[in-house]
Amino acid sequence: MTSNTLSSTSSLPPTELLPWLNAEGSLTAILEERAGQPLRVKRSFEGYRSLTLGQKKQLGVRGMMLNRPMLAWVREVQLYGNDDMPWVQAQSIFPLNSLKGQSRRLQHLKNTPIGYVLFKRRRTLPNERFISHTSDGWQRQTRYDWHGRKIMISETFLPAFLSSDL
Ligand SMILES: C=C(O[C@@H]1C=C(C(=O)O)C=C[C@H]1O)C(=O)O
Repeated sequence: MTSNTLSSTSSLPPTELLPWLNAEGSLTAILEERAGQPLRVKRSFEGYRSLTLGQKKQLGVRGMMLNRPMLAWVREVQLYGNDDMPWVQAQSIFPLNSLKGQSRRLQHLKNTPIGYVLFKRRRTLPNERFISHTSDGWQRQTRYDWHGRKIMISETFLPAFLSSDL
């Protein structure tokens, strides 16, 4: 169901973060459980963007398609638990072919967490996960297979999350 890859970093994630980096299913659900209240979503960007070569590769694009421009719907948010500093910085990439039919509502979520839609009917989804350390914090990048389409969701755990009592 899931294969986790840890980037070749010399440092390992803090032990208390491992269950969060490796959690299956909706991150929204377990963040809300930890916060004891609904997650607050603050959008910093939402719209169409042309994917970089790296993003296309992460989505599993291969061959000639890699050299062609590829448009996707991108959403960038900060997720707040129960204090005034954001806990998670997230970017979600939906290639246009994943936004057909019912999935089009993913472009009109406003401040509803994606997890409410993605995991509405299924507790977990097939996925492949990459964990790495970035300048903003430890990040998990998950390529979900959702109704046979690939979507990419990156979540970075920010310092305020680490200083909350995990
Ligand atoms: C993908 C999920 O949704 C969460 C909510 C997001 C949003 O609303 O933009 C983005 C990333 C996730 O942390 C989830 O709950 O696992």
